[in-house]
Amino acid sequence: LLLLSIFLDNILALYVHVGEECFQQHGPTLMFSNIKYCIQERVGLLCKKGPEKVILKDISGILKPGMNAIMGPTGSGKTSLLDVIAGRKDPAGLRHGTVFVDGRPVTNDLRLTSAYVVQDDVLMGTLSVRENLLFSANLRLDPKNHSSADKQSRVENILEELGLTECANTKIGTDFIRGVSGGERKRCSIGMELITAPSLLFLDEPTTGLDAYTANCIISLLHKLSRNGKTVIFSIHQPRYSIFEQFDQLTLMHKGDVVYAGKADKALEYFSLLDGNNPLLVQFRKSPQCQQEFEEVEQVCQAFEGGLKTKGEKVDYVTSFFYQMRILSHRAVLNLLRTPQTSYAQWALTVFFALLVGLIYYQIPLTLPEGLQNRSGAFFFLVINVVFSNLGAVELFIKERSVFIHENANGYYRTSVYFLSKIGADLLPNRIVPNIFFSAISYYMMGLKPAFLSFLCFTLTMTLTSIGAVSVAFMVSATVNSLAMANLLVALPFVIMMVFGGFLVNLNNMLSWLSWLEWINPFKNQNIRLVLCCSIQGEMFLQGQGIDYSRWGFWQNQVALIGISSVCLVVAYIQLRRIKRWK
Ligand SMILES: Nc1ncnc2c1ncn2[C@@H]1O[C@H](COP(=O)(O)OP(=O)(O)OP(=O)(O)O)[C@@H](O)[C@H]1O
Repeated sequence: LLLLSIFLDNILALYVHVGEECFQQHGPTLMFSNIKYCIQERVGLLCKKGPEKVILKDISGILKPGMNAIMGPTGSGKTSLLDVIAGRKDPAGLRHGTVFVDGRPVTNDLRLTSAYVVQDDVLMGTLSVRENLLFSANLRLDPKNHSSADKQSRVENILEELGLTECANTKIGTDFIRGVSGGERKRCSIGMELITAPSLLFLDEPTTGLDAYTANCIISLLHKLSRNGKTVIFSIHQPRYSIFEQFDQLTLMHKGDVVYAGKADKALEYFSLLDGNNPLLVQFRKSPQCQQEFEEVEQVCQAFEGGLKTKGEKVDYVTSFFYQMRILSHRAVLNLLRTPQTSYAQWALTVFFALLVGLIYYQIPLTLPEGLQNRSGAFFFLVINVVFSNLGAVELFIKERSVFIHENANGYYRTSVYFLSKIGADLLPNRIVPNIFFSAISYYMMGLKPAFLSFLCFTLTMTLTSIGAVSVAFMVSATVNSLAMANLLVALPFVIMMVFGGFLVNLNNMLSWLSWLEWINPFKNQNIRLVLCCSIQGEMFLQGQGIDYSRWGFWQNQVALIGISSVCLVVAYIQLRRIKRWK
């Protein structure tokens, strides 16, 4: 009897082993119940609210450990279903429905505890594959539980597991740098998510844009991961048979409905037995497998009835503000050093214009009236230069927008940390230091007041004017997502401010009701013209223009410039926070 029981045990174990296709470890089971998702259509030129479009129609299903493919024709709702169950879709459109993981309802916090690989890889192109993975490890693994060596070894393991060892030190690639191949990029994106060892992995069309061989490699990799304790759920468009063969479960969508859900290898048989006179959906709803699935989902729902709307525990960042600041500043500096083209251009422009203005107004004579006229013209030219040469700052938040949205939505770092690290890495090397050089070259070439204090006043004003202009550009950059739009929005106020800057229109005599503009206008830094006061005529000139050239008059203007910059930077930060993280 004993021998017989051992024999039966072995047979049973073998059966389970073969039946589950060598699962070494089981991932979680995900259920979704009665999901209805709508979008508000906008019509007409004024984008008035139109009718609601239902894109997921009361659908339920079970996604089991292994490879779960969501398929369907274009526009059928594959990506929407994936996004809703992964907690990535705007909850405003969710009319009702619940997602359960291992029988427990989950909220949008699932997005911080699961992994989601987006369709368009969002990686920092200037960093190598290894550096990108380390970035993810540094920000997403709790430093209290994971030492630096631990993070390093996790990165090395992932590199090996994903077959990325050979290209580990190759940069991902940017417009200027030729980087890794498409397949390596995709594997690196998957690796970024595997760092936290999540048991649930969502992927939006992981094979789109890849050749047949690479697509096969990616699916084989996912298959391998699914056998090691991960539930892999992905949307996919027209897979080849060799890819389809590797799916365990298939959910087939059509116009927002599920028309098949079950084992992938039974799908062909199921469809071949269908009655051609009845719609697919009706036949699926009547099928025993659908009934069984509904019952299973219903049981789980009933167990949590009443508690379905409970909010999950708030998931916080695993790293502190200052730690995130260190990691992000390091990346921002690396980025700057590895794409020096923009900085080179900024420096070249600075030196060129400093020399140009210096040569045009070289050692301005003190004779009247040309002395005053030339000085006045020189300051106008200087301010135009300082303001317009910083227009390039509008790309700051636009260029990396998708990377920021992805990383921030996935809980890598706080918005404030990203904002401060970007501003810091841009202001100092690209604005403040070049501006000091610009001021020094132009000031001494023009032969203005020799007193060093006057030069310091001049440099301070020029620098604050530059920061004021850059802050306006940052504010626009955080508000819009297209460079063309940003250029338009930033150039327009600058031109208007230039007109009312006190150089072209004397606001005291004409349009005095607009005199308040001076306090929100980076051009209105008449205090530079304090340097004009090289003689009694200079002071008279300023007096004639209604400019307060006292010490307080000078600081008043500096405070106004600091005010402009602060307000614009605060608005830029608020705008960054308001960027939609939902899909
Ligand atoms: N945020 C949104 N705003 C407007 N329409 C949306 C939005 N999200 C989804 N839709 C619409 O819902 C429908 C389903 O979109 P979804 O992206 O889920 O389809 P899909 O099956 O993944 O298609 P594809 O294979 O082409 O990516 C489409 O008609 C799409 O236009």
